[in-house]
Amino acid sequence: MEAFALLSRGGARFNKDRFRDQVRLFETTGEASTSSDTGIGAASLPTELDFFKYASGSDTKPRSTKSKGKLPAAATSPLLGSSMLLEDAMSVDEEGSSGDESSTGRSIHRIAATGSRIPEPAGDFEILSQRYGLSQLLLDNLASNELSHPTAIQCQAVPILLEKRDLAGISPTGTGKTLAYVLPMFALLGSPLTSKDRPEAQQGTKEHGPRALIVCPTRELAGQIYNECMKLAQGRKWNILLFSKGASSSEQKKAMGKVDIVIGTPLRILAAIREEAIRLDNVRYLVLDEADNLLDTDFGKQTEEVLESCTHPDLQKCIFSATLPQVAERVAKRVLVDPVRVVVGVKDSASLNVAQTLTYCGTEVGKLFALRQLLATSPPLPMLIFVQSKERAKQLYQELLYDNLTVDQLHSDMTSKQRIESVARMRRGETWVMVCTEVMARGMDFGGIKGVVNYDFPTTVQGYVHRIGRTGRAGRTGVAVTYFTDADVPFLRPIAQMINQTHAQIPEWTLKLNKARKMKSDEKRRRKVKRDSVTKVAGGLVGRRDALRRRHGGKKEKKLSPRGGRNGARTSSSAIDASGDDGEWSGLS
Ligand SMILES: Nc1ncnc2c1ncn2[C@@H]1O[C@H](COP(=O)(O)OP(=O)(O)OP(=O)(O)O)[C@@H](O)[C@H]1O
Repeated sequence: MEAFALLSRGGARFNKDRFRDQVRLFETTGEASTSSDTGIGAASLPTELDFFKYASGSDTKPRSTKSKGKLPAAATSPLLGSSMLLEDAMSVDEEGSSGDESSTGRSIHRIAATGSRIPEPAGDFEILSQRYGLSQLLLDNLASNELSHPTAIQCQAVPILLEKRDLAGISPTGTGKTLAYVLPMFALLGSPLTSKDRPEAQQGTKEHGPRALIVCPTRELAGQIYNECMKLAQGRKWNILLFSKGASSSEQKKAMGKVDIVIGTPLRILAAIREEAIRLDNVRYLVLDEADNLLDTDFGKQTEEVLESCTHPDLQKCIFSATLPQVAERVAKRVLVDPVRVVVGVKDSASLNVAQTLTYCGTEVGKLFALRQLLATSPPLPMLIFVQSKERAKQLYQELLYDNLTVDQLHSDMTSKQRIESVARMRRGETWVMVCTEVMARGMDFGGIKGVVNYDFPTTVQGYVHRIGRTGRAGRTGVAVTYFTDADVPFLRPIAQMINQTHAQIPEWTLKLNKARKMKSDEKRRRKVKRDSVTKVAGGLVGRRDALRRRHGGKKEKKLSPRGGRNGARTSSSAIDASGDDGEWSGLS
């Protein structure tokens, strides 16, 4: 199958001429060969799934995480990704127990797995089928959705889950974690509850309530997971319920009946439990997606209550995320029984397909200048712009409305209908710039997003990793631009260090900052930096008049000039120019 078609599946419809360079990158040169029973060999990894360029003949020897030097330039090219950093995954974990390096499949995929009796990874869906008897219908559904080879996390996580083990799966953003838990879920459920070929149905046993439950932090993500489930559900009458605020109550009433899978946010599920609209005692397969977010203080209590309601003796649990800080790891350890822990690449690291820049803007005024400059010159479109609150999202959206771009917004002050429509417009390619809050930071998969702008600096490394992970997905490349002001300095150091690791030019002094007072991670996350409102900043200095003049073809402001000094923006990398594509955006499917 054509590699490019594979990568655009479920994401962007690319204009091949416009993205000629990227197309060339994903073109396969040879047929994959599978010689071992794992189906994995250095030569066998198809280029289009070689998200980390494993198969490019790189050295696979483990490297200690303790080496703190920068990566070689070649290893951090935004187009080529890296093989170097990912070797760290094979190293020793926090507790000192070493990752299982015995498997060739694991070392080729840069997978570190810890736990007892870890099954071999499977580099091919056919091999999974031979080993675990995946149904032909599931294989056909994978093929019809152009999913021909498993990604690294899928190679390892699917066998573990099919062996009914608990699992903590950590893999970078955009590497296919959803399918890693959805595929075994369907295989383990076997057939829909309503199906007559189920042994229970033949014995006349009555079953009520969902057998599988997927919990995730936002309704947008729940909707996206629902769509992913529907891809594998084709051909059978699976009863899958989306349990979120946007879903109709008549739909949700079905949860007490013959339902196979429920997908929802902790709050909605908990509300339904309290209203006796759902019972979870029949759940045997439980997934926490974006687990660190679900297990932290925002959702932690609700998630634990949901977990307590899943009382089936055969309950199998798995948690997935691109990041799992130690606090969440500790909770996960308590929750999971004899789990296998799988790390693909380096835990808590940003996607290597994203070219990152860090720009000092001095003040909020400088920041608005910098953004307008970016939008007026070579913006990586379509893009997401992250701000720290819904108020600021509304303000910045209002400001950008006057620019020559299709702008949209998404935040929690919008109704469910508005949020659904906003996501749909983005998927259809009608939106070039979306101003959003953290609501969009986790899990959302708009395959064709070219750029992410951190307009307001994120307060945690995890927040940064997830935000910029909205681009550079499924092997594509992307650009992440991060602005900061003097007010962001307490949060700067770890994120500056992370960006510095990728060879981006960053202001030197950001690396020399003293360690800030140690804040608990939830304190960091909750702490909102006090900022002048966007409206005030724009009205005073860089307001609508300039933007309107530009929009109406006025000669003066084709390109806003940076102010310099403390109020001006100094962009510290040229990576933006490298990947900003001009021309027409042909839309997301
Ligand atoms: N085996 C595969 N082959 C090709 N594409 C795949 C495969 N598995 C998943 N994808 C695609 O990769 C993209 C990213 O997948 P997904 O959203 O599951 O990533 P993720 O790891 O969960 O990311 P995040 O950490 O941001 O939640 C999706 O468009 C998905 O359809």
